[in-house]
Amino acid sequence: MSELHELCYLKTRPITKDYLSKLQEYLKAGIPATYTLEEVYNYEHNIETDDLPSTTTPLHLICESVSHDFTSEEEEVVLSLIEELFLNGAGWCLINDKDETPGCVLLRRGFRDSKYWNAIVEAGVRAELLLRKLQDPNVEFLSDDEADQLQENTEQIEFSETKPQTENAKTEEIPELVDEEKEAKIEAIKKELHDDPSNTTSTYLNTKLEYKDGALVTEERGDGVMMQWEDILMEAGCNSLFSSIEDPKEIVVLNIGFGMGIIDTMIQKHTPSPTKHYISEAHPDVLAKMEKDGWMKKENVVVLKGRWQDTLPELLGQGVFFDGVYFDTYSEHYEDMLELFDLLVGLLKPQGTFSFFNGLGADRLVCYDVYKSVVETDLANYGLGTKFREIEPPSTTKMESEWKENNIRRAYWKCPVYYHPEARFM
Ligand SMILES: C[S@@+](CC[C@H](N)C(=O)[O-])C[C@H]1O[C@@H](n2cnc3c(N)ncnc32)[C@H](O)[C@@H]1O
Repeated sequence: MSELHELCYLKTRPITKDYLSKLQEYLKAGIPATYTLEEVYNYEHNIETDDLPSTTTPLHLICESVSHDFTSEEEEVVLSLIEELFLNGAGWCLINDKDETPGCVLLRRGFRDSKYWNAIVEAGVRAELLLRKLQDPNVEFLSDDEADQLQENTEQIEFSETKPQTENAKTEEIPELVDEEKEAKIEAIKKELHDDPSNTTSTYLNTKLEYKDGALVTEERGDGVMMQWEDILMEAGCNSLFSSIEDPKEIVVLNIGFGMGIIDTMIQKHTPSPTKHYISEAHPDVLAKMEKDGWMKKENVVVLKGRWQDTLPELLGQGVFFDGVYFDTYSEHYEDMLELFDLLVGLLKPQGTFSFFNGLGADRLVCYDVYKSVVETDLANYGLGTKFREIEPPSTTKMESEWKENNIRRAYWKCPVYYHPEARFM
């Protein structure tokens, strides 16, 4: 056990500012804020590896050690420890040996919505927004020459630091071998992601689908594209589409992603009914099902066949504006939704409402909270204010029985709450 970790167990009460001074001392001495218990173990047992089975960081230990009976002064000190760790590069979503992020530890210990929880969520939002900026190809940090120079220098530093001190020429090849191994691993992961219909749209659109009683799944792998349990969420989505109608005699709505047609069926049954009900759908099997079920012939329905990225821009020049837009696609990523926002501002009537299936980060509550805030920030950049209503999703037992009945490969919902979003121009 390192002294840094020892400190983070918060054993000595009261928790005073001495804790912060000690922490700053360790960090200044060069101990990383992400130093893990697993690294300590490997160090103490002479194990040399970069591959850690888990990453139990000082932040995990603090979250495991905070107590409900801390005084407000103690609470403030703990918050300053958390802040100090974040300032020094602590990760908000690293995973310990119980598959928990620091936020998950707080949740298990009954600290949801505490100041500690909020500090972690805020750090998560900052990290996600910063990461996006760093990945933005338009952000220029260095000229190519500077970058090459930097990379050369970094490689030299890395090499000289990792080079074994007493070895012969052959062992000097190890770093290269390791690099090759790493590259092969990365390539294998890239291929796996590309072949995964739930991750890559082009793969998904070429994947055979199967309609079951209560689900739409990929035929071969059993990925759940849509499930009946979501009807309660679709009902909220349908109501949002009609929540800010301009003229009840001229209601125009758009649903992106037909799936099982749950929300579209609700839209058709809604009173007042839509004058025009646009549906955007890209998958050939779903379009075939829509054809079979008569959707193409419905008087007030316009089916936009193809990816919304290709069909929606055409509407911009046609003077079509919507009272409500709902977005629920499959295999797309957050960046796709950001692309949609560019079109949305041109398609939504000034008083119109935008809503979407909010599954962003929904496999952990802390990630779900982080993404709730990230999407709110992104929509605000487009002049849209977002309100979230909490809905209790069906019980885990009901969901689990649906996953089982339909042989669904992986549960895609694990949160005790659903944040139903409604965004309108501010
Ligand atoms: C989760 S389902 C939608 C379920 C729907 N909300 C319901 O109530 O049944 C997602 C749908 O989006 C479609 N989709 C995926 N990517 C698309 C894209 N780029 N453009 C249009 N539709 C897309 C899928 O084929 C699928 O039918």
